[in-house]
Amino acid sequence: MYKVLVSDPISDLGLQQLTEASDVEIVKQAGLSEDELVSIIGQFDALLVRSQTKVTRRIMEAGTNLKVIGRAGVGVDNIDLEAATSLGIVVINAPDGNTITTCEHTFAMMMALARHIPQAYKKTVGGEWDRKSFVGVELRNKTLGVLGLGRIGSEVAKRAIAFGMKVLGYDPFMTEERAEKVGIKLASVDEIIRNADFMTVHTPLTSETHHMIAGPQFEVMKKGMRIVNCARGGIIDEYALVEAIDQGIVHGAAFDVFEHEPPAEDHPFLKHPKIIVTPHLGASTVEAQENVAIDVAEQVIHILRNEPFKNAVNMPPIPAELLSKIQPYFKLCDKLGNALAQMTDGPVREITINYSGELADLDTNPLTRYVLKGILSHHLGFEQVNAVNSMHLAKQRDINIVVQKSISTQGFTNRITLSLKTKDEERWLSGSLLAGFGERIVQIGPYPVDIPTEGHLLLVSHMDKPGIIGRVGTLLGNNDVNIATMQVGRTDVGGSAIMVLTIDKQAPKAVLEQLAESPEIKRVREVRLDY
Ligand SMILES: NC(=O)C1=CN([C@@H]2O[C@H](COP(=O)(O)OP(=O)(O)OC[C@H]3O[C@@H](n4cnc5c(N)ncnc54)[C@H](O)[C@@H]3O)[C@@H](O)[C@H]2O)C=CC1
Ligand SMILES: O=C(O)C(=O)COP(=O)(O)O
Repeated sequence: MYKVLVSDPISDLGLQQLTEASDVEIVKQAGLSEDELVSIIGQFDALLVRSQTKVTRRIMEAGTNLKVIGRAGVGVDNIDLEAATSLGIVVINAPDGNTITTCEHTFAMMMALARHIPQAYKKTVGGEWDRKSFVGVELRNKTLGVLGLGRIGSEVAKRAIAFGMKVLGYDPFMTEERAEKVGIKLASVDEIIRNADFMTVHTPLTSETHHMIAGPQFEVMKKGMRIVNCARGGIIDEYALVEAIDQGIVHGAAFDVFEHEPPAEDHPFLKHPKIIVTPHLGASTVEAQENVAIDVAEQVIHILRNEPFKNAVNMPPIPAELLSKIQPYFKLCDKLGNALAQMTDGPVREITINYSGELADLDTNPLTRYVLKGILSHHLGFEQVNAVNSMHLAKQRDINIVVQKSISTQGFTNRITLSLKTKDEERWLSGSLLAGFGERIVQIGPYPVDIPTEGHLLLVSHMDKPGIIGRVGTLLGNNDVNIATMQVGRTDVGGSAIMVLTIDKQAPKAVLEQLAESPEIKRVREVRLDY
């Protein structure tokens, strides 16, 4: 049974897939402190949050069973991603479900700002009939500057154009062609702050975007600008903004987000007549909350059940088309890596992976993560390593990773060859995914073999001499170890050979030692692939 903790308010309807799953138990407990989370997180396999729960390294380290953190929304700045990656915890988000809702909130804020709606409401319900103080401006023919033209920024731009606004946009990843299609004129941040009448920000909060609008930008800003922030507190310097409003540079501002949420009682925005605020409501509609909860629930289930998933924030995305081609190889890569690690002694120094045949033209990065997972989990334990942190762990250990591609497959349609160099030795093997037969090891060192990647294997390197095979069989049989299959590979008659046996259960250590004592037997190695 998988246990899932929901620590922020998330739509019940959206979580239905999880609540109805027979292998999932959900616990809902919002408003927990860090200490409280630390004390209970150890029982859970998954944690679902919105923006309120701050998921710190301390919480993750205490989450010894934690496999996935699901963010029902876009921003993951409340989750320590580096810690999650190093601990092998998958972080997923739901980036599409609240785009329109947040875009509409941005527009509502922009219009409220243009027409002083909150201020006018306050006076009217207070008994005053003040029409003079609240003369607004039209959006039509005004210039809107949009910083960040991702999902939300682009939707805001489209609606602004429908309102008759001219849109200037800045986003390092937006091309001229795509901007032109929407009707956005690309400009620099400097051009935008010097020319826009309204400006709205839609970037994530990063070290680059932190205070991207601050003192120096206000100094050269077009006088009378109105500014909206429905993205993240901290993109605009709050104190510099108040100063710019008080100096008459900025006409007014509408903020849904704060550098610290909730803001302190004496935060200058809260009493300022020209600043309107909402309590991080951008994503708060019935529709968006259902959408994001459905997305997150679906992915969390996949991850818990070890099925493929999308939108991992701490793992590069795999396009759907590529995923369908390479996903069948995930298990093969993992098992090959693990088998090779079990065959090789000493601390790992270098891993060379050769992808050939139909794999040679594909982006094989995700496969490399599974190879590394297989190798490193032998050394670090299965609980510690997964496809999210395997690359990170390898780099942390200064393991050199060499990836090669080649066309030649020696008769196979696909072939993956791994070579593992340790401080003491170098060994290699190849595997292939055979249509109708599944994952196979097809070569161990110089010896061609054909072994399924499962169960218990016994590898016996020996001299190619009569009698040895019989001796091995007798010894195993006398010790109640049943041989399921046996293959022998040799380089040349009378030379080196390898015997690969699949056995039904683990062979006793004493039997392996006894085998190794035989002068014609050079090495005996048991490889377990039954995980
Ligand atoms: N107020 C609320 O309740 C909500 C807030 N958000 C926030 O809105 C923001 C935007 O969300 P989406 O559009 O879904 O994200 P997105 O990832 O689709 O778009 C962000 C864009 O910002 C751009 N960007 C990054 N650095 C930049 C820089 N230095 N200058 C200009 N552009 C830069 C990126 O290239 C990207 O295109 C995020 O911060 C998200 O957390 C999202 C949903 C609800
Ligand atoms: O999705 C986002 O980035 C948001 O900011 C929404 O936050 P929330 O889920 O409403 O706490």
